[in-house]
Amino acid sequence: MTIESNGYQTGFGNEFASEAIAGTLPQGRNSPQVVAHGLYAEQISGTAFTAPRHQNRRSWLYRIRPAAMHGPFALFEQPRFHNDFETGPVTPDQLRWNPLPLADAPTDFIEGLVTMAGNGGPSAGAGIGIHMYAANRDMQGRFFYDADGELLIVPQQGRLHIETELGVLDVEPQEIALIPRGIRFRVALPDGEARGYVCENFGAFMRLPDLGPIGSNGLANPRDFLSPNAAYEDVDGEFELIAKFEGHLWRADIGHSPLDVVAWHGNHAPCKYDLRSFNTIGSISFDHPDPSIFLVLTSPSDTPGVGNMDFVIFPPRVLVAQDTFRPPWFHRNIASEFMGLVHGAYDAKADGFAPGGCSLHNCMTGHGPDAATFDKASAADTSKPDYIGGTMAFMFESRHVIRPTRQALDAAHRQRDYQACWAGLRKRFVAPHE
Ligand SMILES: O=C(O)Cc1cc(O)ccc1O
Ligand SMILES: [Fe+2]
Repeated sequence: MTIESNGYQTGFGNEFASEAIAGTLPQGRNSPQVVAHGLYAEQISGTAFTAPRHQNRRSWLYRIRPAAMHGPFALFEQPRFHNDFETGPVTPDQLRWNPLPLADAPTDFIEGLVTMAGNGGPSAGAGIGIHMYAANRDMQGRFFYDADGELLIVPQQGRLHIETELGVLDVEPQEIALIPRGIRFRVALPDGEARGYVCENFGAFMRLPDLGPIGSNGLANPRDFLSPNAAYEDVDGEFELIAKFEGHLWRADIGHSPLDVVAWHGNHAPCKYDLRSFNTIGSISFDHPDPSIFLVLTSPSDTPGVGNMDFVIFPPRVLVAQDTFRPPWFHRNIASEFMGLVHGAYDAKADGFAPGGCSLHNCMTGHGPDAATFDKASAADTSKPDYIGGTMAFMFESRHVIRPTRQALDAAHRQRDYQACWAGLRKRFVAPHE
C-alpha cells in the first residue's frame, strides 16, 4: 500500500494549487455548498487567522473524509521520543556522540525516534526538540502528525518515501524535508534501513533568511524548494493515528487512510530541498566568515536577528582566503550549537565526528578545530585554494541553551573522552627576550 509521487511544484511558501482529479478545486471560493466528487472541504491553519499577510500560512484541503473522523486518543508508549529535556543543572561540557546505532529489532520511523536534546517546548510556543531516528521498516497501518511543531527531517542514511496528506516527498541523504505542523503522514523506507536527524520546531515556522547586501539571489534559492502535487489513496481498514500533542504521543483508531486529499491549495504545505543546490558564498580575500553565511532556513524569535532555530549547512566549497587560518576558528558563542554530519568529513574535525554522529556545544562553551586540524591548517600554503569536497555537515543553532536528554547523556555511544581532541594543542607561546 503506497502512494506514488505525482511530482512537485516549485517555490518556498507559495500559494500552491494541485488536484489529483482535474476539476476538483472549487473555483472562485474555498468552501462551496457542495464540493466536486462528494469531497469535504477543510482548512488547516498553520498561523493565527489574523497573522500578517506575509506570514500567514493556511491550506484548503478537499478530501474524502474530514480530519475529525477517528476514535478517542489514548496515550501511546514510545518512551524514547519526547520533549523532556533535562530541567536540572546542564553541563557546559563539550559533548559528542558516535553514530546512532542502526535498529536491530523491527522499527518504523516513529518507533525509531530518539530525543537527543532541546529547549523550550510546545506549550511555550518557542524552542526546538532535536531527535535522531534509526528505522528498518515502513510505517504499517499507522499515520502520524505533530501538533507541537513543524518537522525538519535531515536523512543521513537511506531514502525516505514520505506520503503526506498533500502529496508525496521522496527524499534522500543530502536532501531535507519540511513537514508543517499538523500535517498527517506515513514514512516508507525504500532502502529498507534509514537513519537521520529531526529538528522539531516549536517556534515560528522556518523561512528563507533575508539576504541583505548579498542581493536578490544566493544561499538557498526559493525555486529549488519542491512541494508535492496532490496524491491520495481511498482505503478503508483498521488503522491507527499517532499524534504528538503537548510533548506526548497519543494513539487513536482510524477506519480509513487520512491520506485522502484529492486536491488542495494554499501555503501550509510540506516541501523538500536538495542541500546540493545551496549557493555557497564565502570570503575571497581573507578571514573565515561567521557561519551565518551558510544559513538555509531560519525560525525567527521575537528579537530581530536572533533565531529560535537557524539551520546552517557546511557544504562542499573552495577556500581561497589568504594568510588566513581557514577552518572554523576557536570560539565561544552566545547561541548553542547542535551539529550533525550527513556524509564525508567536517573541516574542523580530523577524526571522531562521523556521519550519523552529532555534537553539542552550548552557550559560551569553548570549541573549535581539534589539534590535528589546527596543526595542519597552521602550516598550509594559503596561496593555493583548498577544495573541500564530498561533505555535508549541518548545525541546528538556537538562541537558548540546548539541554541534552538523560538518555542522550547516558547513551553508550556518547564519546566520554571527546575533550581529549583538544588536549594535543600544546603551548606555543614564546615570550620575547628582554
Ligand atoms: O562549531 C562549529 O564547528 C560550527 C561553526 C563553524 C564555523 O565555520 C564558524 C563557527 C561555528 O560555530
Ligand atoms: Fe561553533
